[in-house]
Amino acid sequence: MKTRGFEIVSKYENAGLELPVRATKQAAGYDLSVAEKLVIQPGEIKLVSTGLKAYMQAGEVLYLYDRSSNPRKKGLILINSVGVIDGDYYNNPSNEGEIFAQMKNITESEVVLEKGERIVQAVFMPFLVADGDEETVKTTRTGGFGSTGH
Ligand SMILES: O=c1ccn([C@H]2C[C@H](O)[C@@H](COP(=O)(O)OP(=O)(O)OP(=O)(O)O)O2)c(=O)[nH]1
Ligand SMILES: [Mg+2]
Repeated sequence: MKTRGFEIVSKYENAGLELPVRATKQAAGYDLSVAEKLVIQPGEIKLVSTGLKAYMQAGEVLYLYDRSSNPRKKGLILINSVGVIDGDYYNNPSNEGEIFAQMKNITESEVVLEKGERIVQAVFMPFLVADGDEETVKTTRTGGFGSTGH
């Protein structure tokens, strides 16, 4: 039975990517890696492809957290602080639900990210809803990064 997990998006199906794993027995996060080499210029913000999508149960969410080593070792920060990957982002018609890490180069030099380098950690969590939530009208997710409006 499939409960929650990661899959490789079709765009990268023949790219030899590996599914994420937890580095240690008690690690909360699955380390996500860079799907293809890219360069981030000083001060620039780029969406880093992970080549992955995540499926999960209703009432669950996947959070992307920065790696604590990124600012000092790579000169990069996860600029949106925490990435919220909604369950209904999976297989959306616009980008199949590919997870991106939105990274900013905080140095004065180019930062090179090699394919396979770990970039962010992803933690599955349950979430709660407020009273009256089932009465509100909700749209179907068709993409990410502003797809639901402004
Ligand atoms: O770091 C992130 C944050 C979000 N997403 C994807 C998954 C998420 O389900 C979707 C929407 O994210 P969010 O709701 O945070 O962005 P928004 O600006 O509100 O866009 P939308 O209008 O599409 O909800 O974008 C990522 O891939 N990486
Ligand atoms: Mg949103």
